[in-house]
Amino acid sequence: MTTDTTTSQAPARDTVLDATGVTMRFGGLTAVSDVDLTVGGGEIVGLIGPNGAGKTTFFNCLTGLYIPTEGTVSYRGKVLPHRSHLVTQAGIARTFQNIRLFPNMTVLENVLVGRHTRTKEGLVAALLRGPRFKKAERESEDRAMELLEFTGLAAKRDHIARNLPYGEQRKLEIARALASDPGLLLLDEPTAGMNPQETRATQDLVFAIRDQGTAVLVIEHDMRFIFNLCDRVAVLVQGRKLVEGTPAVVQGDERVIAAYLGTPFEGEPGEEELAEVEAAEAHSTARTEGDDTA
Ligand SMILES: Nc1ncnc2c1ncn2[C@@H]1O[C@H](COP(=O)(O)OP(=O)(O)OP(=O)(O)O)[C@@H](O)[C@H]1O
Repeated sequence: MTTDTTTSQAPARDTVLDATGVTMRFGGLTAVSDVDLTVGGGEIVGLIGPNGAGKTTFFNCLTGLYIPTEGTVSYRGKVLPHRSHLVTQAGIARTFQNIRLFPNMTVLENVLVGRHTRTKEGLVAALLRGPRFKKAERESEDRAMELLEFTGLAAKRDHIARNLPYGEQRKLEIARALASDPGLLLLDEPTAGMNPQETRATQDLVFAIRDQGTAVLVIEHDMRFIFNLCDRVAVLVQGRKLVEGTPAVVQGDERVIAAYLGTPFEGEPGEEELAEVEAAEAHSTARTEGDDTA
């Protein structure tokens, strides 16, 4: 059983993801232990915890990369098969902690690869390149371009992926994942290695993805990002779910502070800091005015 569910919220009525009792053992090591998690339509849910807590392993159980030792994972009420391409087809897409683009393909080609689960044209049609195939190809390209516009990469459509700056490679991974038209997007450390502006842009992009109707489950170590972004946050520690709740509940939970957050999260500046800034500004204005009159 999970250690605490008192702070968790009731599952949303239109549950997109429902993971129940997910356990993953590697030999003698239990990486994930009896974890329940739901994601509702229109929700952004965060998954946080110390290094080695089992977050990525849990993602791998959700996406069919691993067959959980125990437990089930359902998407929109249907138990998912343990095959990653079937999970993608069902409606779950993901990005990886380490960027996994096709480095020598163009930006557009990378997105088109992500589109193939949604195209019905078979090998024969592709070889014959008949009108039906060409129409499907055009539609795929239109959709890929829409996604490049959406992620701000349209101007780079013909650039080779490996030549993009790091932040744009991460965006491209998201565009490629969105190409399968997922109902749920899983993001594994989307802001790792980003500067503050790139992190802010990623936050806006995730909100926009949610606003377009895709629910999001995100692993991240950047707590400011997580607490600004998420409707709900679950904390994994040593493979178990320790706490789940709103950002405010999780930030204030003594056990989370002890096991992971350490000192309380510093979000917006406090009253004292604001007063200091105002005093400094007043001081510098007074000096400037003094200079002007001198
Ligand atoms: N394929 C595997 N075989 C054996 N052990 C594994 C495997 N994958 C993960 N583990 C172990 O499972 C535990 C959980 O690892 P996992 O990568 O899921 O943690 P995490 O919370 O994602 O960590 P981080 O924040 O550092 O990415 C670790 O002890 C890890 O060494």
